[in-house]
Amino acid sequence: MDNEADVFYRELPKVELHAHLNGSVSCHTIEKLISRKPHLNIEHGMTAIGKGQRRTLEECFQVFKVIHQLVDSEEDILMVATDVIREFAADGVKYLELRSTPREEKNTGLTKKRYVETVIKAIKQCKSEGVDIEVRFLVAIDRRNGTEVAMETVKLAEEFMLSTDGLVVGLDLSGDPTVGHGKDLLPALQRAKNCGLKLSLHLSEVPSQLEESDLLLNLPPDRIGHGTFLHPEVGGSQSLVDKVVMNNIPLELCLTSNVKGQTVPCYSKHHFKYWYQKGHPSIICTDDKGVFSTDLSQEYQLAASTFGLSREDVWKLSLQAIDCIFAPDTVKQQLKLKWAAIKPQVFK
Ligand SMILES: CC(C)=CCNc1ncnc2c1ncn2[C@@H]1O[C@H](COP(=O)(O)O)[C@@H](O)[C@H]1O
Ligand SMILES: [Zn+2]
Repeated sequence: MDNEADVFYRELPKVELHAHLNGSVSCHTIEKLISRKPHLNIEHGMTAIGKGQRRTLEECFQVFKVIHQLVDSEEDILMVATDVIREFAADGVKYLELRSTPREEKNTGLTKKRYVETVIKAIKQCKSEGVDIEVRFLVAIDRRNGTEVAMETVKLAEEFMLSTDGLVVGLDLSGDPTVGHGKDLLPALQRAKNCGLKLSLHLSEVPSQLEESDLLLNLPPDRIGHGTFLHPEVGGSQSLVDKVVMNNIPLELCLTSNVKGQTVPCYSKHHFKYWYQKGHPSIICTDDKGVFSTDLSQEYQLAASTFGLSREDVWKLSLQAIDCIFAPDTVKQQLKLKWAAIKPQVFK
């Protein structure tokens, strides 16, 4: 049975700004995918990292390859995206920015364009069904694929930004941080920025990326994913921190993801503490709720128990995330009204 604390975190209205579509697929949806493709011989243990388990970064990235085998058609993407949106809504998320890397699949005839169209279709379908959540989409660049693919992806994102009535709001840079260099992606990212796409970049997710982070911070991005190794205590530098602070760039922080992926040794050493204590915009996110077997309520609860946050602090944290969304001010205002209406129920 849920205890009173669990109920508080689930009923707390929340904003999710860092969620990779294929990393967010729940056990329930994975079961459905496995039964559609029994010949692949994929077992559930291959797609998620359970409680108390840890994996190397490399092993985590293998998990995405397995999920991609299961999700390779228009039909799969539609099911996965609608399920993920409904699950976030059921967890009390009122505004979600979903991100995903457009993929081409020769076997099923899936194209990158069709991929994005299908995610958009899922967003519209949930809206028309009255699911209580606002959803926007960030088109993702996988850094492993290099300069040309990055530029193509930006063009695709640009087209969709113009044709979807504001559903595509930005661009994500992700993928295995140990592969490739940000400098090769700068022209594409610069173009994206110039055409009005917002930028959320995975930055300093692993150590020794000082030069790359410095380069990418000059853009500057609109939000940072992880930023685990930016500050001097973990091998980053004061000048990187100064750039983040000066430009007031919010950080998307994913506690379970970083501990299970072993870039952070334990919850109490998570860099949430460093940035939160500074009063810098810090947003609690899930990253890959399916792969890391978590949800946003749990992540808020974990942050609160680890860092001694009061319920009022937690409320402020979720409210402050509204200012960091990529949708326009009108959406921010509507969300703030919603928060105000829900507050008495949460603090009953
Ligand atoms: C390995 C680990 C600790 C993961 C968490 N940190 C991550 N860092 C960088 N890129 C990621 C991460 N999690 C998901 N992604 C990206 O999201 C993709 C899966 O979602 P999608 O297919 O884009 O819909 C992955 O292939 C990868 O490109
Ligand atoms: Zn991520």
